[in-house]
Amino acid sequence: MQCEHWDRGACRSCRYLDVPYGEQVAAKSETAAEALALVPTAAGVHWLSPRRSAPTAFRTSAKLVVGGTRRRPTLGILGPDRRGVDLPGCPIQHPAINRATPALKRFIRSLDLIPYDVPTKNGELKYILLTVGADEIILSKRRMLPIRAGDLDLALGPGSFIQTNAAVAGDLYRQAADWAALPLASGDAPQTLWDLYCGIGGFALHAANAGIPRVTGVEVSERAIASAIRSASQAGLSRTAARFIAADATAWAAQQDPATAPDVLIVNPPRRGIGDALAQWVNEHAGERVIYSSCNPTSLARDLEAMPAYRCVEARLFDMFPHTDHVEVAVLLRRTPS
Ligand SMILES: C[S@@+](CC[C@H](N)C(=O)[O-])C[C@H]1O[C@@H](n2cnc3c(N)ncnc32)[C@H](O)[C@@H]1O
Repeated sequence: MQCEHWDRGACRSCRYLDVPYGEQVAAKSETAAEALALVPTAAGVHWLSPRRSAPTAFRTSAKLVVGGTRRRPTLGILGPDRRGVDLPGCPIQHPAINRATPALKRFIRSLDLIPYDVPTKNGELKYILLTVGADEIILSKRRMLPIRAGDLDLALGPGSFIQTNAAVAGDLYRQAADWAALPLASGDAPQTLWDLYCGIGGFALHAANAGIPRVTGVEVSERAIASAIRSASQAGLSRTAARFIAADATAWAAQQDPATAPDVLIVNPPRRGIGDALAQWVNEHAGERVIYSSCNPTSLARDLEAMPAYRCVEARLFDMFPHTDHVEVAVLLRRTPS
């Protein structure tokens, strides 16, 4: 990939830009496999072929640092001197983001906003969060932006987590829905699914779309839950077919009657993983199948070790962020018959 900002030494965010993309994917696959190799219940796991990303224009969501001056604002990253670096035409960003930045600079100028200066801790505007929607809407008054994720349009409100690479995230949701919808050992179709750390509901809504009759999403951000409820209603799902609850995932699970544990559990926690308490709850009470999507192979391996009742059957790398160390892995776990 050719990048003028890299060539002039202004940006080093894509630290593996000089490494051919195939080699990057191979290195990430090795990192993920090494982490799982340490877990006895993951021995012999079958790795599906990695979901590669487009090496350019993949970034559909970006947090741009605002720097520069009132008359000449910059939009990009923070440089080594902790001042803003302008990155017009950044090749990993979706073209819609690059098209929007000149208009945003004009907007900052027209409002006479002072870009935040980190070294002196002065200024009014620090970041701009940009997400590419299904339609291109710049500075709309609308409270929800429709975004395409996999097979569905999801509503995105302010302050909610969104995967940075919509194309790869869409395939992650599809993969999880395919795993979720597989027949149970009894031959019956799964009837219930929980999506813990559901964000705006991408996993749960894809599972509902794949035919699971009752899905429940749990997420700590009330604003993300409002988005998920809106998307479920737009998809024509009743509150019984898809319910979304704002709560801490561990506390919520602990309050549930273990007899109501779902056929399929999906977890997609932040980098720290699900932690010992939830892993222990899952190990004791969750149903036949667990799908764990992780952005940190180290915490994934630690959590799997804490769930010895489950065997890791299949795994797949999803390359959300080319040219970086970022590794997203999804694994399918099956309860070992006791
Ligand atoms: C990696 S994101 C995944 C979001 C979603 N599954 C998706 O694909 O967009 C992790 C999510 O966990 C949420 N979260 C963080 N701590 C939580 C907690 N203690 N309980 C429930 N959700 C939490 C965050 O707000 C965030 O939306």
